[in-house]
Amino acid sequence: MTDELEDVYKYVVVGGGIAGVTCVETLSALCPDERILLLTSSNLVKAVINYQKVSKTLESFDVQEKPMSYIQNDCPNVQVLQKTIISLDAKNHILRTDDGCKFKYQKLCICAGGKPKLISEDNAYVVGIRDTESVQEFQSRLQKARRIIVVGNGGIATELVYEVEGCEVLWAIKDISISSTFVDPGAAQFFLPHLNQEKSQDEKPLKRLKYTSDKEMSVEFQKSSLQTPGGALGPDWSTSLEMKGLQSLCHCVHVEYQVEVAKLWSPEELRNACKTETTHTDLPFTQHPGSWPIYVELTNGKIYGCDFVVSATGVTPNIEPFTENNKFHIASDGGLMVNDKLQTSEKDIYAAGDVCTASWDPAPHWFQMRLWAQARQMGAYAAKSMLADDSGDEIPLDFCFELFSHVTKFFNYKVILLGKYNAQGLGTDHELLLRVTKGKEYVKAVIQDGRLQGAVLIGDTDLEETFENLILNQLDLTPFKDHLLESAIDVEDFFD
Ligand SMILES: Cc1cc2nc3c(=O)[nH]c(=O)nc-3n(C[C@H](O)[C@H](O)[C@H](O)COP(=O)(O)OP(=O)(O)OC[C@H]3O[C@@H](n4cnc5c(N)ncnc54)[C@H](O)[C@@H]3O)c2cc1C
Ligand SMILES: NC(=O)C1=CN([C@@H]2O[C@H](COP(=O)(O)OP(=O)(O)OC[C@H]3O[C@@H](n4cnc5c(N)ncnc54)[C@H](OP(=O)(O)O)[C@@H]3O)[C@@H](O)[C@H]2O)C=CC1
Repeated sequence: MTDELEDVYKYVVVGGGIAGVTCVETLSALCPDERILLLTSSNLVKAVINYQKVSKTLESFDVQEKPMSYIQNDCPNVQVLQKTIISLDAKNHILRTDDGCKFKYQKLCICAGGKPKLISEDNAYVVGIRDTESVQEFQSRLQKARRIIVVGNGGIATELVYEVEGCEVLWAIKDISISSTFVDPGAAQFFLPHLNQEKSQDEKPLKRLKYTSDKEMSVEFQKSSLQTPGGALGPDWSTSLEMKGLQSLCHCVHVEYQVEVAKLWSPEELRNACKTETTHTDLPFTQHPGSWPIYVELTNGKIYGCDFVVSATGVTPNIEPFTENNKFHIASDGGLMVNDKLQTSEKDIYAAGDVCTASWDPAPHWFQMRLWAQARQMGAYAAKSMLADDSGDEIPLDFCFELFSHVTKFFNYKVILLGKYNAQGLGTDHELLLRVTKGKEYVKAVIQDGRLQGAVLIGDTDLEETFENLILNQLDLTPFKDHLLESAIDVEDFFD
């Protein structure tokens, strides 16, 4: 152990996830002669591969975990060290690590990501999913499971209930429809038939652990990940993994709508309280009364037993190591507040990705969601902003913050979300235009004052570029509105 000051760096970035890696790569490209340090808990870092710009704001890419040497090979002025930060002295610009080292920075960017926000932190039968280690833990528990309960109605829950096979799944959601973080009740209705449907052969890709690229790395990773938090998983994590339970059934999902978890019971507690498990003769579930290690009481009074609970209930930003004795402004969602330069309230400290909360007055069609693309965009923009501050240049807010856009896959459908896709913040005086072809596509346009404010595009609609342009240029659609979604019409013809 040493308490010596290790070294002084011009730029220090904390976190080997997509935000941190993009930040150091951008810094290195823009100032190849400066000393840059990346500190990260995990011994693997996230790399963006197969990057494709789908349109002005939509981007798609794959993510791979790579050894730290990958960055040093590509960016020779970046040093990468596997260290966990335990404290920050913002006044004196010093970071302390768990092995007693100290690092002095001129400018710091915190990209420490987040961790699952669990419904219970101290129950061994409640698991969260974040990194490769947690997903491995989930897989190994699932192999021995007959029934699981998934709580939450966002990205992880939506992907899990579709992928899990050989195990009964009870999906407990707060809302009136499934997948409400991403889609409206109409789109949920479109997805619903796929919940319990057996997948066709082309929906069953080769299942493998995609986040390690070779055998050697995989072993190295398993050792390290048991001790330290890794970066968040990302696109394709669920489709590339075997998620099979103990039973010989395909999909068996039952949704409990408009409920939360009222209480978690152990078998003894349940017995002592003279409560019993809900009998569910109307459900496809098999009965194993009294034989579960955990029981979940829902706010509708029903009690279900299961082998374990997956708490897919969102993300808490990883801010603890940085906040003690410092004066960061913290947002209500627990993130480090950043302005439109990604500066925190502490001098010379920036933040990007899941750890931060965008606290500037956003463009009308942009908002923050904790997603890969935003982590990448923020990492790159934070780097440019750090350099601009040094050179005294003014940089405009990056164009990517003009329009919210997300491309993903749910229930094996391509899903594209643009702008205020769920009419977020639009009040009641907006209208929705819909085009639905059962099993094929779902198109929703959100219109206010005759102008397109957002869209949900499910299936291969080929409308993304046109709709993106219509949101960005706010063209008055009043004359064409009634024909906007007619499938026989090429929307672009209106604007020629
Ligand atoms: C299961 C799952 C599936 C997802 N699927 C998608 C998807 O399909 N599409 C999508 O857009 N987004 C998806 N996301 C969200 C996306 O993965 C995140 O928004 C993104 O990865 C955040 O990147 P980040 O760099 O901010 O944080 P992270 O990836 O969490 O990286 C944080 C880094 O900081 C390090 N760190 C943390 N604390 C310390 C410390 N004290 N000292 C040093 N280092 C530290 C960690 O080791 C890690 O390397 C998914 C997330 C999860 C959990
Ligand atoms: N394909 C994709 O784009 C994917 C993206 N992700 C991202 O990964 C991160 C983690 O995913 P996930 O955990 O699903 O987070 P999300 O933020 O996507 O969803 C969390 C869900 O849990 C609900 N919730 C929160 N607290 C409770 C509670 N106490 N009881 C019941 N429900 C609750 C939320 O409801 P409410 O909003 O009403 O609070 C919301 O429906 C997110 O940033 C997500 O965007 C993950 C997987 C796939």
